[in-house]
Amino acid sequence: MLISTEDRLIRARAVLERRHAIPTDLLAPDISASWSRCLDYGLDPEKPPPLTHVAVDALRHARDETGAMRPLVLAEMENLYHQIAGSNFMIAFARGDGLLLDTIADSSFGATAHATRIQPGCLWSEEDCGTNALGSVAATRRALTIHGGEHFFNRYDQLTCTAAPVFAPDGALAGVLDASSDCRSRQQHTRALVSMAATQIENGLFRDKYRDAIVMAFHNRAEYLHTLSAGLMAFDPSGTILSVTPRARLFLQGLPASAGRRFDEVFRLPFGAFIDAGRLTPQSRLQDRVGSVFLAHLEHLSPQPKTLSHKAAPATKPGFIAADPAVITAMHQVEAAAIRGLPILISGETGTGKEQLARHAHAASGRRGAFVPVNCAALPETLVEAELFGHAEGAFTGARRGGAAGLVTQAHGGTLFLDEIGDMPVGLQAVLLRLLDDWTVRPVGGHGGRQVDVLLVAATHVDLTEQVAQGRFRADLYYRLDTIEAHLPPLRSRTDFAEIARHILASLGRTTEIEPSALTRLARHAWPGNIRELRNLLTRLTLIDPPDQIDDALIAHALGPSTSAASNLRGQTAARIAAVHREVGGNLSATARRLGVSRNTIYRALRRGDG
Ligand SMILES: Nc1ncnc2c1ncn2[C@@H]1O[C@H](COP(=O)(O)OP(=O)(O)OP(=O)(O)O)[C@@H](O)[C@H]1O
Repeated sequence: MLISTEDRLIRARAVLERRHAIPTDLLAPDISASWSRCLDYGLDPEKPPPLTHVAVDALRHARDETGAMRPLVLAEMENLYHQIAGSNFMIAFARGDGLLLDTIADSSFGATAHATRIQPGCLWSEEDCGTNALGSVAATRRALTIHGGEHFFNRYDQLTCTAAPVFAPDGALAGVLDASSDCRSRQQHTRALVSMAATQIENGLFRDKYRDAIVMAFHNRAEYLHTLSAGLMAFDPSGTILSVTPRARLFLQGLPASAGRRFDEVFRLPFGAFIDAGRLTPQSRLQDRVGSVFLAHLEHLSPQPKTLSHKAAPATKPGFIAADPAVITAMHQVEAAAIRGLPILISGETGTGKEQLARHAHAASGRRGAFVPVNCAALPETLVEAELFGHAEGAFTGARRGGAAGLVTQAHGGTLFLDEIGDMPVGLQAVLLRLLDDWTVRPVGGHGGRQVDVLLVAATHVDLTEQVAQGRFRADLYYRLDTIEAHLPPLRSRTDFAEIARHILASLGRTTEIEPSALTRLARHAWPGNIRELRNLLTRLTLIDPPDQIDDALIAHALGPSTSAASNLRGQTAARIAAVHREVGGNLSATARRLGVSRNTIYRALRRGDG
């Protein structure tokens, strides 16, 4: 008698749970292999161990380690999320060892019990969670779908998960991409989409790794040349193969298409002739040594201008000095995220250039809309919602006639820069979270909503993970904002101090030189106010009667005990801040200018009640 797949699974589970045995005849081979691995790990199907969760710091570190891959992955996760329309599903990406790095869930899935288990920081290896798509794909290195009762532990029996491996150009497992839902329908469709997204990430990693090489895309059919089905190969200028994607290997089966071999061992054409043809036409015909014909497209012929991660090319973008390796990394992360429209979080002490970097992100994104800075520490709590989302006429006492568009709407098509995000009251964090979910602006007291397209950049001088640990910042908001976290190091630990000092002098329109000994003394200073403090000092030194040369004695004098702006401020009594604040009629910016510190420092001091 034929029994249905469901009945088979019920019987198989009964055998597993009662006898801890694997009824291979009742299960698909991948599932029985996985169940038996789980028994080997010592897992008991009826006693799922508690879920393991790494600390927030460890998660952050793991995310940082993925480097340039993260923006690629996040962009593909977003695409998948929109492609798999419907509700009650989530997209997840885990490292090869099962550590979940990122998730995007729709709100109905977010409300299920599973959502609390499928969170960034959880470990989803087979050893930890039994048979599951993320863990089992990592173990088998093949795309898999795991339905309900096929999960080793039956607490996941409501879930259907489809995952695909993502390989680095060197063939190592770079991670696993997963789509989980509580419905079985349309899994074929989902599987194709997840696999395509994984290939897209792999191709991105390949192009990124070989951006300085000659990269060729090829396919048997012209119409597939610019699609995911094309094979990619990278060559050095002499025609030696550097790397080949799995797709390319498939096309060239039986030929020596591997690293170290030469172009003309695989194709019937000298490399030079192929390059010349590639210069003339966007597509050229190529025949391999067994006679198959391909169409090929050269993606970049000559090495790309070296990117700034190469030490040989210290980076100076107008207005933004970055020759320090950590700053260059931050700049690259931000550029990659901005181009793809992903949220960015910039952390760093006061005055390290967070806003400057946010403006750089805006420029790199190519967005034509405005850059709208919002200081979350400065917004009055009661009005934040109206300031951000606008309000209808008469929405509250003091509401402007005719209503007003909020800051988020002003940033439509551009960038919204939320400075001092760590100071945003917890109640408002929920409002921001909602915005991040659907990007719909609903004016206070008004009707309906308007969809906006905004690049979100948030900045913080406090450690948000600590704020999360202390319950002052919502963990879910942190994870949404922390898609890309770029950290700006303090000035005292930057290796490009001299460049910054010279840049500031030049930007002040001074021809003043700095003596090497003076620079050394400056570089040794602690700079608690970072670049802003350095700028203020150099401005003071050159404002009236600029010297031709700044020498050591001048710096020694200027840096004399407690003359630096920030240490000055610390040394000053609270009364001094309050007095200046009063003198300038309660104007925070003017107070900050007068004292030579950031407005945030003043906000904080006044809010603490120092003033
Ligand atoms: N990489 C850089 N190159 C040159 N100048 C810089 C750089 N970064 C920052 N600056 C200058 O330093 C000053 C402080 O920068 P910015 O306002 O961006 O810092 P911030 O970290 O946002 O400060 P805060 O935390 O107080 O808001 C500005 O005058 C800016 O022009």
